[in-house]
Amino acid sequence: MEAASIVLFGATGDLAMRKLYPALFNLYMDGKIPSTFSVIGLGRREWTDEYFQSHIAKALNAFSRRKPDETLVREFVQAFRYCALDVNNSEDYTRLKELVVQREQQLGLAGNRLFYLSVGPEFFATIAEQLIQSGLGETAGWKRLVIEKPFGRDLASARELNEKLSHFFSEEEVYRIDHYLGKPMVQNLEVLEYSNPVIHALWSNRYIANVQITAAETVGVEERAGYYDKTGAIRDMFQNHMLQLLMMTTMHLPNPSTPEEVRRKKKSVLESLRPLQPEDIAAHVIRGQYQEGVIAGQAVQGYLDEPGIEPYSQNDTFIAAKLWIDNHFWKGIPIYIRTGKRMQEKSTRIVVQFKDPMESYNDPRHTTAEPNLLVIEINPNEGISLQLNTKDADHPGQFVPVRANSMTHAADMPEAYENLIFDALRGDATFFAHWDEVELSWAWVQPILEAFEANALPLYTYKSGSNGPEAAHELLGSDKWWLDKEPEVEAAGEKLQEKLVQI
Ligand SMILES: NC(=O)C1=CN([C@@H]2O[C@H](COP(=O)(O)OP(=O)(O)OC[C@H]3O[C@@H](n4cnc5c(N)ncnc54)[C@H](OP(=O)(O)O)[C@@H]3O)[C@@H](O)[C@H]2O)C=CC1
Ligand SMILES: O=C1O[C@H](COP(=O)(O)O)[C@@H](O)[C@H](O)[C@H]1O
Repeated sequence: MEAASIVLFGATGDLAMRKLYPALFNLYMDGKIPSTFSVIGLGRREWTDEYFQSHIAKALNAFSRRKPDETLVREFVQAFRYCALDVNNSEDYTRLKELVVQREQQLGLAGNRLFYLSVGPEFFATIAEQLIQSGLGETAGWKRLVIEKPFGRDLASARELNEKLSHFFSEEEVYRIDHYLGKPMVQNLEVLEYSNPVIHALWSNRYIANVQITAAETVGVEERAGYYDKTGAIRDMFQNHMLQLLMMTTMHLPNPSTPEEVRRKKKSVLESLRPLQPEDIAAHVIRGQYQEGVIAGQAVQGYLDEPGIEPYSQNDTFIAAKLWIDNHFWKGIPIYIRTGKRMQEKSTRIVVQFKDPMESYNDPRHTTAEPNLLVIEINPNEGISLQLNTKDADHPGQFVPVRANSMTHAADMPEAYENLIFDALRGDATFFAHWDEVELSWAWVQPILEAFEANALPLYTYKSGSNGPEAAHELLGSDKWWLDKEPEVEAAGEKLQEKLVQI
């Protein structure tokens, strides 16, 4: 990998502290970034280099997935310098340029520059423009712009932002982070399909009955009320992470494939996604908002009682949708997607339900088979399991499901940001969100945003600690969401009843 300078906007912020410094440190420990590198951190706060370096050391102690070795940390932070800068002030960019060039000369770097924008999206266009006008974009090496989500808040604003950025950086130079694409198991999906003939052969509507993609969280809105109450689950999770998971699961790639091929195939999935007409939305989309409840034995408050939330907020903290991909591979197969906060457990997973085994096993005595399920666990654990049927030794003529499992604890794997920063430094854009995908995703959700804004859909409530509103289960008709655990309150209630019977 070529040595580079990282110019980090938002270096004093939360994301940098919790994710970016630990990711860089882990890459450093694994020898995945060159031993000579430069990071220049930016923010309005008047920090010294020493203060900045001690801030990073503290962040590593608090948030690194591996216990940091003190000597390595001391070595690592030597690469960091701080420069106070207001994104709107052009003179600050002149000082920044001097520092970048000075560090490049000191360290013998060839002028490759990665500009990482870990700041609010309202600053993206201004920063891109200032980088070019200040001459920071003119360099003997490459230049790349890494930007965080959200990329717009609807189709029109995303297009406007992209138009502005495109004056200063080409599409090949823009790396839009969607951290779900950095998760090891998501990066593994492509390999899983084409390196396993067993899966590859079954990966279509011929054998699959439905695909279910879930991202359930137990956390609530936390300290992000100001952002979340204007964003909701649809913009925060669905338009980006969930549709990316859908594309990654359903695209069919040739082997081997290029980043360009991945991009083309993902785009083609979204182009085949059946658009929702306003009159169809209610039958395909369920929105919900959490009420008080119990999670991990703790009582938690409802969304409307969270600090900073508007008292009559109609914001969605849950969304479930039924989608159809009208292409040769997936026509006729429903894809179910749901995501929500304050749900029963933290689980991001993909479940592929195969067609009814009785269709192929035509013996009327055998009536009890469960469907085959391929389960891909993404977070917090990573793993793959396959549910198969075997003969039930105790009940002649019946089947029992068995699971073949492989599980890894996610803490042992590289974090999403490690993978993504590594790829951005190498110039591999495979696991970044390309403009085509972002635009098509916004285009698909736009009628739903409008229906939400017009209050044209019911807003169902659900208890914290549950699996979402009942309507999200009804959405599936005769299908069901697989692997949901019993809500705690009900489970506790059931136990109580059992006890009473025994007494
Ligand atoms: N935190 C998270 O978990 C996630 C965050 N994101 C995205 O990452 C980005 C950063 O988020 P986060 O770190 O949480 O935000 P914070 O509010 O914690 O940090 C914002 C950063 O922006 C800097 N900043 C604000 N205004 C200016 C300005 N006028 N000039 C220069 N710097 C400025 C602040 O520095 P200072 O105060 O010193 O000026 C600070 O470093 C956002 O786009 C967010 O949506 C995405 C996914 C998850
Ligand atoms: O982007 C976001 O993702 C997190 C969930 O990420 P995960 O890696 O823990 O699954 C979510 O909590 C947050 O609201 C959203 O902005």
